[in-house]
Amino acid sequence: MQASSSRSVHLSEWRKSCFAITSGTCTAGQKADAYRAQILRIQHALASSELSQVCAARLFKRYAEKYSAIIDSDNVETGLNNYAENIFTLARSQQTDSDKWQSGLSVNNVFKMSTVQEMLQAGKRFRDAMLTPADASVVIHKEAITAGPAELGARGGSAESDPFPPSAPGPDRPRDVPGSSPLMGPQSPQPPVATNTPKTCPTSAAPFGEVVTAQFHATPLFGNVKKENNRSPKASTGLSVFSSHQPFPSGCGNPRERKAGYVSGATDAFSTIPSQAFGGTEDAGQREESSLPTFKTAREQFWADQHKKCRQPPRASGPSYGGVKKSLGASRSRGIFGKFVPPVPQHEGGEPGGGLQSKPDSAAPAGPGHPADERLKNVEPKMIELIMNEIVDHGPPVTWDDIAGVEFTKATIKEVVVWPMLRPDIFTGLRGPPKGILLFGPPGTGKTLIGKCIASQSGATFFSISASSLTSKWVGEGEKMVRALFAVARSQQPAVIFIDEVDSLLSRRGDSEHEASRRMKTEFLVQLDGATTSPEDRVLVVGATNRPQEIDEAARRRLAKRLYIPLPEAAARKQMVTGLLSRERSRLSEEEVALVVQQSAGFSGADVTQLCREASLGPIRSLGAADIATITPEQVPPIAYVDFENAFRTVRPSVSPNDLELYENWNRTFGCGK
Ligand SMILES: Nc1ncnc2c1ncn2[C@@H]1O[C@H](COP(=O)(O)OP(=O)(O)OP(=O)(O)O)[C@@H](O)[C@H]1O
Repeated sequence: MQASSSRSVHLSEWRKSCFAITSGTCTAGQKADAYRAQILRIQHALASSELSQVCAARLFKRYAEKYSAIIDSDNVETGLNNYAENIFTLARSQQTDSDKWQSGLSVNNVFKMSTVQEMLQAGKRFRDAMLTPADASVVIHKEAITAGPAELGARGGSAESDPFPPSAPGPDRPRDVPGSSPLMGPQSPQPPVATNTPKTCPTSAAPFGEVVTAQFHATPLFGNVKKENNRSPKASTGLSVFSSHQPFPSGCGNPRERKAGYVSGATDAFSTIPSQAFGGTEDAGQREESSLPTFKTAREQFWADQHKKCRQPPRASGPSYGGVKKSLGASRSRGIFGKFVPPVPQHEGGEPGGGLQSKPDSAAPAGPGHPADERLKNVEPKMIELIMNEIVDHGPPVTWDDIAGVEFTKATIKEVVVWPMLRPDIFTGLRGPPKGILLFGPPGTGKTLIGKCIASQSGATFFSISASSLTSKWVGEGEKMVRALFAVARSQQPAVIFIDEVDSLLSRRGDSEHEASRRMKTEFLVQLDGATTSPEDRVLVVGATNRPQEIDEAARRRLAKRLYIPLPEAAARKQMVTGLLSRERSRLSEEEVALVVQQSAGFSGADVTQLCREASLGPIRSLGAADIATITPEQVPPIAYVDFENAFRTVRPSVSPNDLELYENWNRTFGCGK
């Protein structure tokens, strides 16, 4: 009870210290500074044993996820690409002379910055969205509050092992600054402003006694908790985290020593902390520490994971195009500003399809922070992440049998695209696959389905994007996005880039055309041409359109295989109707199914699906509201022919005969079908 109330008090304090990363009024630099400030605060709290190690690690992770945009920015001014390094540097030092830390910020000055103050203020408005109670807890050692330095020595925070004994003040010894600890000053009503002299290590309290979870009334972080002993860094349990020899080596030694300490010991300061480091601290969360994931930035994780995957044996090239299944097509509903999802699974063997697919052609990485693949080295990590999250489709695999009809098209695609992707060694030279194909025809005839099927059956990563989103969603960034898309696809080959509504990207160029859109189109044609690719690259562009006549001749030429996807014929409609009904209870006779097929002439595949959905609601509509509330699924009456009769009254074909004629004319002129 007491613990939970302490926790919530503490949580609310942390929330107060949140800052408004989403604020439109703050510059990227301000956000980066505020982020650094926040990290300093956690560091200091950890070093002072005011925050448990588990809690701190969680906060770091949470903040890293939340503020990944600034962490992973390449901008040296505002980005925190070296964040992982800096965080460990900070863990060792509150000074600014580290060669790892370029910002010049320290706990001594960061809270004085007006931008930080502004951000902290702004953060109050966002506090509710920041942390869940599970994210924060605080452990304060009773001795931290009551014990003096003498008692500490007697209890095991022994004076001998203290590298900074009170009796031997020196340049490297942290000074006592009673009442003015930047983070713990009891009388600090404002964000703490350090008065420490340079070379001051974070102060701490006794570690080895009974631990109580106490209320945390800091304003904004560590106020109101009276700590009488804040002089011995050794005494802090948290300090031993950073080195087995020195509790705070880099903060109190010279930068070179700190660097050495970093290299040798800081691979993951937080996940490798021995539990003894926490002395008598019995925070339940600390027992979980061994299972804590190593903290890495999204970018580091990305390359580390790439590295692991590249070591996997290449996928066997089976003779059957159906041999390799890949997860495709999960919802792409997450917006750009949706919850951060790392581009790769956080853990080894993480979610399937949750990140970059294992590809035999992925180049070996150069190491964390360096692009694994030369092809990606000029691509912004942000864009890679966006592409992997928004454009790569991780839905269920689609088989050829899932696509009713279009037999000729399916056979052509297998021959021209799928087999060459599976057996690039055989399909070389003249037999090599085209760089792009065009699927055209009325809406709802299965073009997207075919695109997914190609990717599934060739074991390719499926990148699915609508051209209109390229032109609208990434206004001004379209050209860059196209380049990034192809680069990521090449790094993930074999890959299929499916571009829906390709006409809006490749329509004829006109005088009134916007410069950005013209540049994007040119970039697309360059990429499609393979100017930047090698002949061995297995990246196929599948364009889909309902308006093939609007496509630029230059683009038309590059989409060498142009396949007409017509309205489904009777046999295809029958396959669809029986397939859909087989998943429900129905009692249509063969003759009744034939009638449905006959009456649905002129329907697209999507129309047929809609017809069946509508018919399936018939039995439900025949029930009263009371019945719906109580009956079991088995008691729902089966779908009958009468339900289709009713459905035909509301579902009409979506394609007009005039439109059909246009497609057929275009097919006769430019199509590659029979
Ligand atoms: N040939 C088909 N076989 C099976 N289902 C089909 C077929 N054609 C369409 N469908 C159904 O219609 C839905 C829509 O199909 P799809 O999105 O592939 O059409 P599309 O041609 O890409 O449409 P649009 O041009 O409007 O993007 C599919 O999810 C599927 O349920």
